[in-house]
Amino acid sequence: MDLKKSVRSIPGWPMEGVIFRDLTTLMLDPAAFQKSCDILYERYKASSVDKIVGIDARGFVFGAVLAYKLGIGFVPVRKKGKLPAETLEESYSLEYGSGTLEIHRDALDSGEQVVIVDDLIATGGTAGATVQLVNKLGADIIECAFLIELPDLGGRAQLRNCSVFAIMEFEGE
Ligand SMILES: O=P(O)(O)OC[C@H]1O[C@H](OP(=O)(O)OP(=O)(O)O)[C@H](O)[C@@H]1O
Ligand SMILES: Nc1ncnc2[nH]cnc12
Repeated sequence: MDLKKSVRSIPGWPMEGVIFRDLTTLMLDPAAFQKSCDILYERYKASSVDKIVGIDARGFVFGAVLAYKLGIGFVPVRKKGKLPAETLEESYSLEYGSGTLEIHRDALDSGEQVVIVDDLIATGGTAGATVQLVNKLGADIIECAFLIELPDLGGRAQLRNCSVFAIMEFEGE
């Protein structure tokens, strides 16, 4: 199955110059959705992962499925102002904007092994901020995992000390 065919591309959204890679079409296709989740599960099932860290909002979909399949806990990294208990925060910029992410201070213990999951890496700003938050809590990052990487935007450079895995790549076609 060619998973790339189940991703919808929308030029000029949310702004001129961006080709938006829309995964809602992949999620609507049960075979493609299962296949994506299975690829992630197969990759980490033999690793000693303690927790999955998922990034707001689309990283929650795939990260939560992976945590369920691995039988481990899920930690949401959320856009500022959504987490109710004490948090750490980190600001970032992305392909079409900027923001601040937060994590609960008690979500990870020092030395825990985590996999960070998001749907897509573009400039790497969002994932880079998440890596900073996880590092501040003293947890170790096994890998950052994405469904899609946009290599033209160089996001891996923001994650220099982390292993990066992406199921699919989209160049500026
Ligand atoms: O590599 P970057 O340039 O940082 O871009 C990648 C981020 O952009 C999208 O999220 P968005 O902020 O649009 O939020 P959403 O998941 O809530 O739609 C995507 O889900 C990643 O989190
Ligand atoms: N081109 C893109 N498509 C979907 N999500 C994104 N997040 C940042 N850039 C994106």
